[in-house]
Amino acid sequence: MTESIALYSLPDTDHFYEVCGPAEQTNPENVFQKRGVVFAPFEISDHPIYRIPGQPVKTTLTKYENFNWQKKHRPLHQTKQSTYQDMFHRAIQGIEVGSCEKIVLSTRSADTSSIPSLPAFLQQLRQSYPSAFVYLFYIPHEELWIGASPELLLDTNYPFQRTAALAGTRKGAPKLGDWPAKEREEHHYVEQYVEKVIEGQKFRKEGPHPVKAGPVFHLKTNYFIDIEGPVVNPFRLHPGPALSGYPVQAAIQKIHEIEDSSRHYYTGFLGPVWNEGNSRLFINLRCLEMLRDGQLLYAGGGLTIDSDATAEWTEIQDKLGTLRSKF
Ligand SMILES: C=C(O[C@H]1C=CC=C(C(=O)O)[C@@H]1O)C(=O)O
Repeated sequence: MTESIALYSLPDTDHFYEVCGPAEQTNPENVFQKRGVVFAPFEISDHPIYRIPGQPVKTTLTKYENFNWQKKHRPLHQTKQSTYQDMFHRAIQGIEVGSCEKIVLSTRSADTSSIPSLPAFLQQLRQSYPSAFVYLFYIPHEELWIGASPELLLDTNYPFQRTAALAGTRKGAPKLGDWPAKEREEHHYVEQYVEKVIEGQKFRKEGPHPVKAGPVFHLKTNYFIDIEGPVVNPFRLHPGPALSGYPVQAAIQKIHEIEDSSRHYYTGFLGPVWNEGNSRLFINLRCLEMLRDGQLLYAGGGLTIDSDATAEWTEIQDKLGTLRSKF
């Protein structure tokens, strides 16, 4: 079989859906045009937006037990702690001179251990992270990504749309009072951004409140938007300050200058479009890319003037543990 495959399981469910067939490329205006599973990069100028068209059907993962996944060859380039420290200082300098108020810096971590069974790995992620969107996206010889995303980008279910501001990370912080000003500020940039995008629409806001995402907690605010005019396009929200920084365009420019390699589909988004009248798109976080020589795990975090390099590195290692601990 040389077809592309998307396998996914929605938050708070226990079953997987699949869509198989030839993947096609699409553009931001046409994301909602056709049923299927969409897979978009962090930056559309660098990588295509893919869609595997079709009606998702419930599936059992066991049929993929002996599947021969065709992986791409690319060097497993990883970010050393010393490189991160250098990147961190360049980002803080950018904040000090006023280029940005917040920059999200990300790293790659290489792992050469074998994951003997991808279906078992997906099942393990499903059981361990009940509120995550768990997925595998595969284009033979091109892309093979797996993740357990805690972050909704946009849920479109006529006559409502739902989005969320998710940012700020702490271990063991289940109450709002556990969150210091730095994290609250980091999260507030994302709220401001979302509220600007949906300005003029009727919406209800709920939060912020802490939510658990594997080994860490995040601050989350939910937005419920009435669809009275045209639906909000996901590219108006993406890539927001939780993934880039603030202001968004200046932060993306800094990421280009500072990060040690491309993000590819990490901090992009993906999900089913028009399955049973509903489109649910999630940010591609807590994910890994499988390559011929091993896997690259991606994670990052938001920096503001008050950030500390060692604490940020530790936070990234905690996030990387979400997937690594389940191999
Ligand atoms: C960029 C990532 O997380 C984002 C989402 C939640 C919390 C974040 C933070 O605390 O920095 C990030 O904005 C990542 O996990 O790789």
